[in-house]
Amino acid sequence: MSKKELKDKKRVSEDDSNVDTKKHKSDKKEHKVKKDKKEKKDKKEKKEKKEKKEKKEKKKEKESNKDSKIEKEEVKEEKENEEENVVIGGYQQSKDLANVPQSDIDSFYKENEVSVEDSQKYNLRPLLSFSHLSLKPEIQSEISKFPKPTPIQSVSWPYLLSGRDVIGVAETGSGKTFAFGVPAIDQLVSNGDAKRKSVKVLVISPTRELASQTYDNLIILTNKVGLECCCVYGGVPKQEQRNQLRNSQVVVATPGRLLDLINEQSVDLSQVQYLVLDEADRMLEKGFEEDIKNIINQTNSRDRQTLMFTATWPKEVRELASTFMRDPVKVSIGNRDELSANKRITQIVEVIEPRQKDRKLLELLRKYQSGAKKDDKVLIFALYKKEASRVENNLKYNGYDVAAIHGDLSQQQRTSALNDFKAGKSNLLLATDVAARGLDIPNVKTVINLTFPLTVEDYVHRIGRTGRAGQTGTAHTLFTDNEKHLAGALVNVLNGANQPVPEELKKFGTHTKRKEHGAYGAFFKDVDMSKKPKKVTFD
Ligand SMILES: Nc1ncnc2c1ncn2[C@@H]1O[C@H](COP(=O)(O)OP(=O)(O)OP(=O)(O)O)[C@@H](O)[C@H]1O
Repeated sequence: MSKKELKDKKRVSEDDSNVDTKKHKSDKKEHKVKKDKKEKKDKKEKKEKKEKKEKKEKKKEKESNKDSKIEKEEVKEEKENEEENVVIGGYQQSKDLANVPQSDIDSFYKENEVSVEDSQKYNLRPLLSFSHLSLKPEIQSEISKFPKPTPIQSVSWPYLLSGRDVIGVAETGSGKTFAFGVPAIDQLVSNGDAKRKSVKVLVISPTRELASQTYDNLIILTNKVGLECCCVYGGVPKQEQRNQLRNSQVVVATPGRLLDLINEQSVDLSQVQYLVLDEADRMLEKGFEEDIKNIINQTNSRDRQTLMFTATWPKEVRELASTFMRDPVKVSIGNRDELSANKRITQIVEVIEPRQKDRKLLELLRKYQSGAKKDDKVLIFALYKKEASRVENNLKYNGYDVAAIHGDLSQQQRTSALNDFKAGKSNLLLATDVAARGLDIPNVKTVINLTFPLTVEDYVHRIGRTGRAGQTGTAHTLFTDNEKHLAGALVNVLNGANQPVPEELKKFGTHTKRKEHGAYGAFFKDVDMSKKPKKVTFD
């Protein structure tokens, strides 16, 4: 081998070795990069996993801890991020509802004068059809007998199913019973432990008749899903109620009898998840306030969803209501911040002398119940049972077949009078304010207020016995000097419903005083005003 060849070989070999070294170096480097990358990736995955786990735990904790406002805010933010896939608590917005154009939602709000006050701004869309909600099939089939949800149902159901406390204010006869009843029972079934025999849903009603009617509505639903429902009110024996309470998950009750049964330890309310005050403003008035507090204290506030439904929501009760509720959503239909009546009711107000009442009543009955109208149902309101008894006798004397509901009658007489009137066996019913709220009597064409009630809220409820579920009706009111302190508030209600205001009524001025009645001044002197509504008028 020549020197040159040797040199070349050496160089090649050096080159090779250089290449090897370089290759080795580069392999090493590559390996290191790969290793680093893998480590980085592992680290990242680990971190992501940890974050995901933490987030999941946090979310779970947040959802279970309804007390914290900040955490609720965060749940709400997450809800917004999930955009169309709105899932909160037991509520999942359907795809169909998510696809409804916003303009349709806006028109719905506008047409129905919907207002939703929610400090947490959940902004849940109203259900425009029953198909926008997936309830238990048995419940869905029951309510699908109606063409679509009423506005209070449309707006309140998503909030109720998402677990929020709700104040629902909507006109008389607008389907509030199912507004609170359907989500209560549907959720009870979803929760899985519904079969356990303890009271889970408690509805409190101001009168025996209303409690009984609400029970009739709810038992249709509970029967379908295999739950037990019972009704507890005074004036009837207790033993059967005691037995039923032991087996019922859903209870409708009047406050007096319920407290009785609580005191003798026949009922345990510690498992109540869903508490409804129906006719909530009435339940929070002086006569009921203490009873309601005592009942609510028996429930466990942490696990309780609290609902208040009514057609009238006076400012006086709002503060007390808030002490029983947790950051409620207030849903109102039809501009209800001002006291307002159902606009499908024609309201006629006549100012007369008190002594003209009896003659005037006979005249009105001839007007509203003769000729083609002879079978029309007419409901007459008196103020107190003494007046009711006297008028009942007077009508009978004049040949009218009148049924009556007032506190001087036994519960059996009250029930049968109401049932006959509901069924159309009698078409004239005389009642005190015991029948003013909530009673859903088919086809009442006319309400006559023989004596004006103690408050204008009661007036709105009384006349609401007609014009229900989309129908029309007439309310004819006799107004005297004795009620002049309520004239201003009545004028506002008439104006609010575009009804004529008689000049004689305007003459009384616009001053409004609450809870007094000139015609019964002497009677009032003997009575403790704070207790009277409960003792005299209601259950
Ligand atoms: N979605 C619906 N569509 C049509 N009618 C309905 C619907 N839901 C309930 N109703 C009917 O409307 C009527 C009035 O309902 P409900 O008694 O619940 O009224 P309300 O709002 O509670 O009245 P009130 O303020 O006088 O207590 C009932 O006969 C009920 O069956």
